[in-house]
Amino acid sequence: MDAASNALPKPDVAQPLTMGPYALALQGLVTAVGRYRSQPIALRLLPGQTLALLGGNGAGKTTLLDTIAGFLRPLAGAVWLAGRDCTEEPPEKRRIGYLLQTDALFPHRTVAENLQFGRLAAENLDALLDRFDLRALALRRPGQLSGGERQRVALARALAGEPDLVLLDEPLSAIDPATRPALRDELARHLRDCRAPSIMVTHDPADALALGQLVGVMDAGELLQVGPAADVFKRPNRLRTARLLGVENIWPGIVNEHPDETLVRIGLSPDDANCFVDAARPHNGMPLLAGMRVRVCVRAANLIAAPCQQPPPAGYSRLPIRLLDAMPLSTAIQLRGRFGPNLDALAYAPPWQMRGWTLTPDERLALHLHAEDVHILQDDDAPDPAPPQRRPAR
Ligand SMILES: Nc1ncnc2c1ncn2[C@@H]1O[C@H](COP(=O)(O)OP(=O)(O)OP(=O)(O)O)[C@@H](O)[C@H]1O
Repeated sequence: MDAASNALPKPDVAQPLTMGPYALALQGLVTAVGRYRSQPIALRLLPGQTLALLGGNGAGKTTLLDTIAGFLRPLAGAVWLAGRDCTEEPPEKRRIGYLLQTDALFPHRTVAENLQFGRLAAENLDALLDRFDLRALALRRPGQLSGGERQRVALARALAGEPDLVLLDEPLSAIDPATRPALRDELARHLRDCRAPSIMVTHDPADALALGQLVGVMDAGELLQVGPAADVFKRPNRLRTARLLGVENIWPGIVNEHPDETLVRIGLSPDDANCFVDAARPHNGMPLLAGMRVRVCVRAANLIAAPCQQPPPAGYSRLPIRLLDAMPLSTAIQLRGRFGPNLDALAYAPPWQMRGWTLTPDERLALHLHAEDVHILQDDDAPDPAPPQRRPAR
């Protein structure tokens, strides 16, 4: 499913919505709080589907969750949930499990008492304690729990009693790095078992990729892109989206002609740095015309470090770089290099590959890049001083 098929055709709130198989549909929803206003938001989710919502600070993510939950009134549009228009319903009638940004547990009540608030009537407390592995903690108060345990209680409360929709606002943000992977796996398992759709707000692209079947990117009140997680990460639709998704390398380039039918060459610098992209692959519907100024998006993990003189395998481009620095990260070595007069490249190399390499500044290396891993976007940042020649690149 791509963004276009996920977005509703037209926000026409006068018409009742046919939800088809969808469990949640937002129809031209304009959210507002204080002076903030969103663009109309259209979205639909299947039962059990998780949307991970990424975006910068103040993008409007929490406001969207609060509006869906009924704590804020929308300025326009509708929220359809489990086959009904619930736009005018108060929060308590909506059957939504909401894990707030702060866990919002009652500090003077035990875990068991905290879980007994809300929709638990539909579910046995014992079963819930077992399902979330909370039996040993049932009589403790929130102040006697670790951050990870508190978050598990808050999650149990949000998922209790079979809600029609689950909203999670940064469920892993307060969790320390050691506990985080286990809690993320646990969250993934609970969301997989849940029949309701869910929307999870996160700032972490890794969490979004791990937990969302769909990923949405919000910025300044606008839902810029929604689609299957792998597609959104591989093919962001705009420069703003690419930046919010943390694409490490965004280079200016110019489309060149190329004699090959299958590849298009993109010039990256006035000298000799080029990369190739698939001619057949659509780049957001944009034809790659010779002379066109574009932005070239490349993930650091897709750049492969190689000895300077080693020829690249078929289908790969070669970028000769001068190493600026090398920094060990937890799972990779980060290489920062320069090619052309002033273009920087960031690459993540597996530590085993770098064993025995000289990684001192000014070392000459090459970065190999497969055409499949190059994504081209329109250069919408700066006015284009050179009008493109309307001649297709072959
Ligand atoms: N109670 C409020 N009164 C007035 N303005 C508010 C209020 N809550 C949020 N805003 C404003 O609304 C806009 C959207 O805020 P929101 O909290 O939805 O963003 P967000 O994407 O969740 O951000 P973050 O990632 O920082 O939590 C921001 O400009 C914020 O300053």
